[in-house]
Amino acid sequence: MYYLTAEAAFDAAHFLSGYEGKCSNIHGHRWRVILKIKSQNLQEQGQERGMVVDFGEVKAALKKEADYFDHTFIYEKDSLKPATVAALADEAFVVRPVDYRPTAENFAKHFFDRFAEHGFEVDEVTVYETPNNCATYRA
Ligand SMILES: Nc1nc2c(c(=O)[nH]1)N=C([C@H](O)[C@H](O)COP(=O)(O)OP(=O)(O)OP(=O)(O)O)CN2
Ligand SMILES: [Zn+2]
Repeated sequence: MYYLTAEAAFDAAHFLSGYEGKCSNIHGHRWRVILKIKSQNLQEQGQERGMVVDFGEVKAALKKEADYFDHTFIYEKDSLKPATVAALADEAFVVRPVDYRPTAENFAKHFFDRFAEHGFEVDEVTVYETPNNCATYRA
């Protein structure tokens, strides 16, 4: 089995709704997203001969997915008052409502699914929320 690993990062703000402690307040992280792709075989012809997939293609997908969240405010849908959401929009802040509590675990699953949609055979995705803490999702 062959494995490729590539990484991207994004800076954003979030908070954990219903959390008892400092993470219930808005705060920021530099999230690191580490994608591991697997393949039983290498390509046999053309530009990608001898490769699982061109690193350039992996890098482009990582950048697209990370850029979606970069310098935004990520919040779980229905965790803010409609008036707050409206006020953020009125200020033209870029917000990213998500269907899940924005934890490292849920981001790992989110990115796993997104990269699978890009057509990669994803082995696992690891998301670092702080330099010392990460979560990994594997199918
Ligand atoms: N299993 C998880 N636990 C926690 C998550 C998570 O995603 N998965 N997230 C948080 C918060 O987002 C929080 O920001 C993390 O804070 P903390 O662990 O305190 O990290 P710090 O680096 O800020 O810690 P310091 O010791 O204050 O430097 C909480 N838990
Ligand atoms: Zn946090």
